[in-house]
Amino acid sequence: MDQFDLIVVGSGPAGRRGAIQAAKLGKRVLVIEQGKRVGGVSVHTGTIPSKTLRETALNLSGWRERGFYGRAYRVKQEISAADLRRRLLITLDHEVEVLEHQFARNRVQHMRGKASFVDPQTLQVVKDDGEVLHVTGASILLAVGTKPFRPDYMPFDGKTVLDSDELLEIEDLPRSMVVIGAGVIGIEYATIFSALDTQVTLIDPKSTMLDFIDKEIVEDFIYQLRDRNMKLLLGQKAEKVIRQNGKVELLLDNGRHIVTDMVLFAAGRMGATDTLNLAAAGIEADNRGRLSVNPETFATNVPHIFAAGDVVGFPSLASTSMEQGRIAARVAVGAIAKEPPKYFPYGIYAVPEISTCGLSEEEVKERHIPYECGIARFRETSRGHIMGLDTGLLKMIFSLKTRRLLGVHIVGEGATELVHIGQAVLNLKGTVEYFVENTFNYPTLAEAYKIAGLDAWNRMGDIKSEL
Ligand SMILES: Cc1cc2nc3c(=O)[nH]c(=O)nc-3n(C[C@H](O)[C@H](O)[C@H](O)COP(=O)(O)OP(=O)(O)OC[C@H]3O[C@@H](n4cnc5c(N)ncnc54)[C@H](O)[C@@H]3O)c2cc1C
Ligand SMILES: NC(=O)c1ccc[n+]([C@@H]2O[C@H](COP(=O)([O-])OP(=O)(O)OC[C@H]3O[C@@H](n4cnc5c(N)ncnc54)[C@H](O)[C@@H]3O)[C@@H](O)[C@H]2O)c1
Repeated sequence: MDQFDLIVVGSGPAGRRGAIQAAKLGKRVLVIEQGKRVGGVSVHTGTIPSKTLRETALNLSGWRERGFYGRAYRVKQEISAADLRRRLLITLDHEVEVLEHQFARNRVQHMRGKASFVDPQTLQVVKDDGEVLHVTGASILLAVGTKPFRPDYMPFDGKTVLDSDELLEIEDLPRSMVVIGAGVIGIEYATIFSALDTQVTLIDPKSTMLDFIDKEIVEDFIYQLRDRNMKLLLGQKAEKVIRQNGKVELLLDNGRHIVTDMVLFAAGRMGATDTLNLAAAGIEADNRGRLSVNPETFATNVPHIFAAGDVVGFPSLASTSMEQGRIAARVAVGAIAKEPPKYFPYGIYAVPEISTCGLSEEEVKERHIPYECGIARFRETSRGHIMGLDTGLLKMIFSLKTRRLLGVHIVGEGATELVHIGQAVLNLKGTVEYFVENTFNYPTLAEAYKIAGLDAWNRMGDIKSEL
């Protein structure tokens, strides 16, 4: 039986970073991946495909130029599902190639097959041809991620009623679409299809959405969606979903009736732990298949078994999963692992983008911190005019006592890139003076930081409040 210092189950962001980190420390590492190619949900059905689809949709539809040329403007008149898929396949091939090369360079072994526990140290791997192997590891990192939540009452057929994995395989673009679930996945896809001029209706049983984002930003975002004719049915539930003659009929709990070409069901994801035979290792998952870990070491209740990435729950991001995997691997092989800085950015690649780092205004109020906000609209920047932007908002929150930046929140073009300026100032404990005293490139959207900084400073004055 083959023995390893670390066995990693899953080759998504957490598994990949963990494996390479342990290999860099000179350890013998094996990655077991059940998928045809390495990369995980992130590369094959999640982050990379959805972001490639978004970029292709915005390019082909001419979305970014519509501020100048009007809503009817299109770069390509007839956009097909094949147009969207072509670019997707090229991007995915690049991602897999880079990852395989990283594994090879760092002498990380990888094996294709489905892993499950035989005992706390031993995993059985079932290969596609039925061959069964056993491997042992001094430590094991479970980076198995999640899969879409697919309740029995939803009549999935992969064509007209789909989950977010199946959406990548569609043959024709729908003229109308209902998205069930106004979480990050539902919102991203709803707005991407709306940019392709699909008539989109977004339904969620909750009466609010994106509750972890600053309210003012969400309100601005919702205004933009409604302004372009997207239907938002919040606080409403689809009670019946029936497939009929190539269409889908929905009956909502308030009696409303909708007929649509396609339904995307995006109501959350489940930890992919059901086939791991966790009982043989002495570990238990919760009712959503998630594992609990020590938040500093990522160790499970069994000290040599670690878990990282989406399988441990919030924030369930590729970016944070990578860091968790790296920390878990360091602890697993006995190296020092520093906790990551407190504030990480959250990026929602909707159309328009939202990105945020630090405390929201609601959180600042809850903590009773005296504060002041500074706001800039992209249309106030010269770069915004050049780009034809009439929307986009950057908001910063500062403490009146320490003058330190507490949170940065952005909705609009480039938000997911711009947020890193605010993140750096936050983690380096910078104050409003950073934005007032520093020179920013001109013309840039980053100039919005200067404008928002001055906006707050004008109201704060230049003294520390004693409140
Ligand atoms: C549509 C969508 C869009 C997203 N967009 C973003 C985004 O823009 N930014 C962002 O930061 N995050 C995004 N995410 C989240 C991101 O994809 C995840 O946070 C990330 O993939 C989690 O990484 P992971 O390493 O935990 O596992 P995953 O990427 O889920 O990979 C787990 C791997 O483990 C394998 N596996 C599972 N069980 C076994 C087993 N028993 N044996 C062998 N192999 C097994 C699976 O086949 C899979 O390849 C998105 C997710 C989705 C679904
Ligand atoms: N840009 C990004 O970083 C990004 C993009 C996509 C996904 N992700 C990650 O993927 C994870 C999963 O995203 P998600 O959007 O699937 O889940 P989610 O849990 O964020 O949202 C699910 C939504 O579905 C609704 N819902 C729940 N049960 C329902 C039901 N039975 N019927 C109808 N609606 C129901 C909920 O009210 C909620 O609004 C998230 O945690 C997110 O962090 C991140």
